[in-house]
Amino acid sequence: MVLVPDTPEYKKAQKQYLKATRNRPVNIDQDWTPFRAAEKRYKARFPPPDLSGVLDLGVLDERRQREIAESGWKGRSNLAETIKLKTKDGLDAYTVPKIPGLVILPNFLSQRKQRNLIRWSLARHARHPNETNLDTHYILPQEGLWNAYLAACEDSSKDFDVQPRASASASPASEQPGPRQLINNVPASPSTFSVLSDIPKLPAPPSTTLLPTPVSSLVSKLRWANIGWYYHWGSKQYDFSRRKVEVDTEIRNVCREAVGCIKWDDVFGSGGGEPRDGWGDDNWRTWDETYEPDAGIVNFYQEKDTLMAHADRSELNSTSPLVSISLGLSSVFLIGGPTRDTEPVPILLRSGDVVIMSGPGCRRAYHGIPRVLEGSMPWFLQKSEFDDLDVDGDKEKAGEVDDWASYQEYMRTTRINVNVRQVFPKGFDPYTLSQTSAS
Ligand SMILES: O=C(O)CCC(=O)C(=O)O
Ligand SMILES: [Fe+2]
Repeated sequence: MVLVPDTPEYKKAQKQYLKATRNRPVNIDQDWTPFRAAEKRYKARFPPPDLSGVLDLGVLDERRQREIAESGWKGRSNLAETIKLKTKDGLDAYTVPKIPGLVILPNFLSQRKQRNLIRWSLARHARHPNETNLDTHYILPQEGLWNAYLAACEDSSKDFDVQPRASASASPASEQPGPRQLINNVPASPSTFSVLSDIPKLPAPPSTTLLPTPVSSLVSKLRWANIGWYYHWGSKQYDFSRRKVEVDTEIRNVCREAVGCIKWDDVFGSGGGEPRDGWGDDNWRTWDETYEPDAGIVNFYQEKDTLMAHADRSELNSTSPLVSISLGLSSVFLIGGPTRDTEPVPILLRSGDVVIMSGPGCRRAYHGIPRVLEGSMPWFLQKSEFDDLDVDGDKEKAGEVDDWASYQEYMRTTRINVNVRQVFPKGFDPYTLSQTSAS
């Protein structure tokens, strides 16, 4: 919830702020890039950030008035930098001319679909064989951490300690001595593919200082779960020596639906000419046949988590749509240009919004999440809003209501982002390619 002046919460935040900034140099911000300055602005806890410069397309939608009023966070829709389009099904989509290839689909997912995708992210996806941030350090339960947690919620005697991978007495032999190496992330492309594939991708060493931890405490430490091709965080490259996990049809279908409903000529076309610089052979005109998601990540943000400015450039295909789905708490999303020197556009993303990043002007633009907006879980993720439904005879509704209390409690402080990419052109098999080029 937004801090209200003269309340004890406000005064506490003010005190903390004054303490934290007491010794700050006066010109601390003079060397910040425009992207860094924007991150600082929206990240600030005190005073709460002013969202009047944040593009908020949700406010244009009558159906969202309740969730917006209840959350207290609101930007502006009339920042003159958007163009409204219609999708093939007549839904509203928006582009931002400053960032060609960026498409925003506010409220693209129904409330039911959002709940299903939250379930999918936690119960079906964040588990073996998909890697999560916790797998490096813990031996996670076979049924998946979240499913073990649901069992523990129902019967607290089922909560158990998850064992760390390395025991506290193990010698940290695999850890490299000395300072952490800076990773130079070479942008992937067909011409750098072989070199990047050959870089050794050692597994990250498990921490040797962790203690056995109950399932119920570990759930809030979940930060990401891999989709499709395995991403190697140490080298910031995909590890093609590991067979990819097929992208689940549930998420593949949502992404294909989002990309398939856009009239791409309205986004990129300019009088039927040929695509200009930056486009590969594969351009928007063929996406109906060539778009095929094969990698990605599900991000789990807790209220104070941020995602620093970065460009996603590990995919060989630098123009194919990246589909980004927001669920749970709202957030401020910043997206700029090819370096941090471009002033980013701040966009308020709410549960159910979908963003597509595509084309040479957007797919590799710097972006990040400086702020998750606390207290913004929409009403329709509350069990009380749908457990008075007549569930008799409707198995789907009954299933939805059953254990939702645990989802609701988790989502009250969580934003989930499902971020799906296309590494290779459709049908391309890196194994066949390396065999062909080696012979
Ligand atoms: O959380 C988001 O909306 C963006 C996530 C993102 O940029 C990423 O996973 O690369
Ligand atoms: Fe990203």
